[in-house]
Order: sequence, then C-alpha cells, then structure tokens
Amino acid sequence: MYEVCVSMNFSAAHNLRGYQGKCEALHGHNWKVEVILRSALLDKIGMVEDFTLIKSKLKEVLALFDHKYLNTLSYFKKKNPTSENIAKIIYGKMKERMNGSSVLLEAVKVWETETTFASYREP
Ligand SMILES: Nc1nc2c(c(=O)[nH]1)N=C([C@H](O)[C@H](O)COP(=O)(O)OP(=O)(O)OP(=O)(O)O)CN2
Ligand SMILES: [Zn+2]
Repeated sequence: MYEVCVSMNFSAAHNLRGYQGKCEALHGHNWKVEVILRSALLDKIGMVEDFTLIKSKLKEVLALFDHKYLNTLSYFKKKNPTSENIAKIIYGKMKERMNGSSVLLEAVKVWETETTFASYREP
C-alpha cells in the first residue's frame, strides 16, 4: 500500500465556547493541515496522485479558513471550531474535490500546535 501526504498551513482566530480555560477567549493559531491519500496501485507514471494537484485542491479548501475568525463562519455557528471539527470539514471538502478518483482519502490531520493534532478519517 502506498501513501502520499501534502501539508499546508493556514492562520486564523477562534474561541471555544463552553471551554473552561484560556481557550474560551479569542486567540489565534497557525494550523498545519496534512492530507493523506492511500492507494494499492500507482498510475502509469508511478504516482498515487500528483502532489501538485493535491496542493491546489488543499489550497482552495484552506482559503475558506485562512485569515478568518472561524466562529463567524457558517460551519461553526453551532459547532465549536476545534481541530477535530476543522479536520472533518476539510476531509469533506477534499473528498468532494476527489470525486471519481480511485485513490482513498485516508485521513486529514490538523495540527493546532507543534505538539497537538486531531485527525478525521471515514469509518
Ligand atoms: N481535543 C482538543 N483539545 C483542545 C483543542 C482542540 O481543538 N481539540 N483546542 C484548544 C484550544 O484551541 C487552545 O488554543 C489550545 O491550547 P493549548 O494546547 O493549551 O495550546 P498552547 O499553545 O496555548 O499551549 P501551552 O502549552 O499552554 O503553551 C484546547 N484543547
Ligand atoms: Zn485555540
């Protein structure tokens, strides 16, 4: 089985409603997002999928969040903008853009700090 991964950053502000602690207040992060694709087969030029293509899709998706106050976006009106929820939204948006591909979208990892990440994959 082959895996490829593309990572990219976005910067945004958020606050976590109902959080008992400092994260309830408005603050920001430079999130790092990793998108991991998996395939048993390679295409005829030896790739799972071209990094360039994955990067352009991910860039489009992360533009939804970059330099935004996440709590004001429709996705986070009811749900908190946690790394878990962000990972699931990015997963869905990447999946839409991979429609028809034989390659599996294995997981999306969202690093909030250098030492903490949340990931989402389909069951
Ligand atoms: N499971 C999750 N836990 C937390 C999330 C999350 O998205 N998922 N988010 C936060 C806050 O966003 C918070 O800003 C992160 O705080 P923390 O990890 O404490 O980050 P710091 O850089 O401030 O770390 P220090 O070690 O305190 O300097 C919290 N939890
Ligand atoms: Zn935070």
